[in-house]
Amino acid sequence: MVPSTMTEMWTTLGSTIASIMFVWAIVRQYCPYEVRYYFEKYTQRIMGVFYPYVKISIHEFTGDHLKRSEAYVAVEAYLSANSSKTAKRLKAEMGKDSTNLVLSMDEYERVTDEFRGAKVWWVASKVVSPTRPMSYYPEQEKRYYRLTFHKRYREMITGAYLEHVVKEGKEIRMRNRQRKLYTNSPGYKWPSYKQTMWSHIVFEHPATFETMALEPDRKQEIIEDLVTFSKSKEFYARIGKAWKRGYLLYGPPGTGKSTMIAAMANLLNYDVYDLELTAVKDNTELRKLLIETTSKSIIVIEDIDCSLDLTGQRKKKAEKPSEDEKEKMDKERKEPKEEGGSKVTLSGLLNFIDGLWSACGGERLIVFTTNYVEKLDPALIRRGRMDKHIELSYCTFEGFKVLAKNYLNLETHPMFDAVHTLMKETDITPADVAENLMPKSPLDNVEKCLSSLIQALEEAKEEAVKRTADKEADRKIAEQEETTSKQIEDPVPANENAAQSQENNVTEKP
Ligand SMILES: Nc1ncnc2c1ncn2[C@@H]1O[C@H](COP(=O)(O)OP(=O)(O)OP(=O)(O)O)[C@@H](O)[C@H]1O
Ligand SMILES: [Mg+2]
Repeated sequence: MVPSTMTEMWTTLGSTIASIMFVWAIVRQYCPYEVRYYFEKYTQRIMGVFYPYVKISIHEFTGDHLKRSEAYVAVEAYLSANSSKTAKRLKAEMGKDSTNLVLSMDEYERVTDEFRGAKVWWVASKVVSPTRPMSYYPEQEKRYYRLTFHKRYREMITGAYLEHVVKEGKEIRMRNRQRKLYTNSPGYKWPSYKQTMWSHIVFEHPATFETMALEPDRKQEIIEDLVTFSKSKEFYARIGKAWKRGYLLYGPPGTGKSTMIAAMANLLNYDVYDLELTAVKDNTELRKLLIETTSKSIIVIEDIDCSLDLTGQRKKKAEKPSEDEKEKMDKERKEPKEEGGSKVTLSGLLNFIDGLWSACGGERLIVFTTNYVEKLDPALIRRGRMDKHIELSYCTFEGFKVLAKNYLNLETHPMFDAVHTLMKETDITPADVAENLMPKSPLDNVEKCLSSLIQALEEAKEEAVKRTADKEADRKIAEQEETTSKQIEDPVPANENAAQSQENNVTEKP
């Protein structure tokens, strides 16, 4: 009997409340503001006593109405990823790269989520603020998400659950965001109102480590190094080091240094800042550029040896300037150089890498590339600044196999043996291999491309043989020239000298 009495009681209460609300909805339109205010205030208080659920609203815009609230944006991403499987009414919008539709829950749709055994409900909603009479502005829609949960889970939901939602939401946004390639344009004077010194385009380089011609174990080592770095936030915080890592990529032209940077960015889902040092006016501007970089990014300085005369500037400073240099310095002080030409110094760059760098939180990689590692100042590339030195060199047979798979979709072929033998005998860059494997017309088949590569390898081999022969000939000529010049200086051979002195000894005898 009790349950049925209870049920009846709840039903009666429910219908009474519903009736009151219905009557109220009609009456409220004609009520003065004060009556409405007090009625709603006290009914909500009474409801609060009996109602066991807690509600949290997350509004799209914060107080200033200018910027979307970070919490809202994170919740939106979290719910888009989690609700598309359960929600019944979804809205579809074009993704950022205009290639796919992104689904998210529609307005007034309700989805359920579960966290550590607790059930919560999310509703996407909005309030429409009415237009004021004579106002030019249209109706304003204020969107918000409302989270509802039982009050017994209050602590867990307001703490761990919301933290989990925001963290996952941010990660989803990071994954789905359109990555950018930033550059600092040379010779452009930035107006003071301009917000940033970097200009950007969408970063869409297709390179991956999978498509890179590199021995598998080296590739694996680099990937592991990068992934470990990206997951080491706590570790870096614990050891008191800024969460950054420097890579120096060096090797001959066309060995994949730039390609590897793109593969790194794609692996870690980072933005790329391509820093053109020669376009940076001075150390101050360099610092400003650094401060404007965002977390999860790779800052790249290509061909660091050519960027500026950074080699040995520190050494020069220590030395006493000569009279000529003093004069030049005085002149420069009196008549400062006109615009153009960068005044970034080696010490400015070193500060860029480690000094200020540590003040900028967040994960960042810095990558230098060079064709001539021996030209660089050791201070610039010492461990701690450039933590990992990676040499990219001529193509190996393993590397060739990756390129053959990429370009010709070929894992093995009888012609591979010839390539293998020739590759052991001569050097060829992956860029040259790639160029030869690329079909030049629709009629080019696998054999044509492989023969083209074999021919290129044979030519390279011949050239190398010729170069060695030329060098040997040059060496012999130099040797001969040295002997001749000695003979000119000292026309009498040594043994003849000895014989002469013996003869003299004999004649001098009494
Ligand atoms: N290791 C590699 N794996 C795959 N492709 C490569 C590799 N190296 C070079 N390539 C190909 O050669 C082209 C040139 O390579 P990349 O620009 O990366 O060379 P680089 O080492 O940066 O040369 P440079 O020193 O002249 O800047 C790339 O577009 C790519 O297609
Ligand atoms: Mg390059």
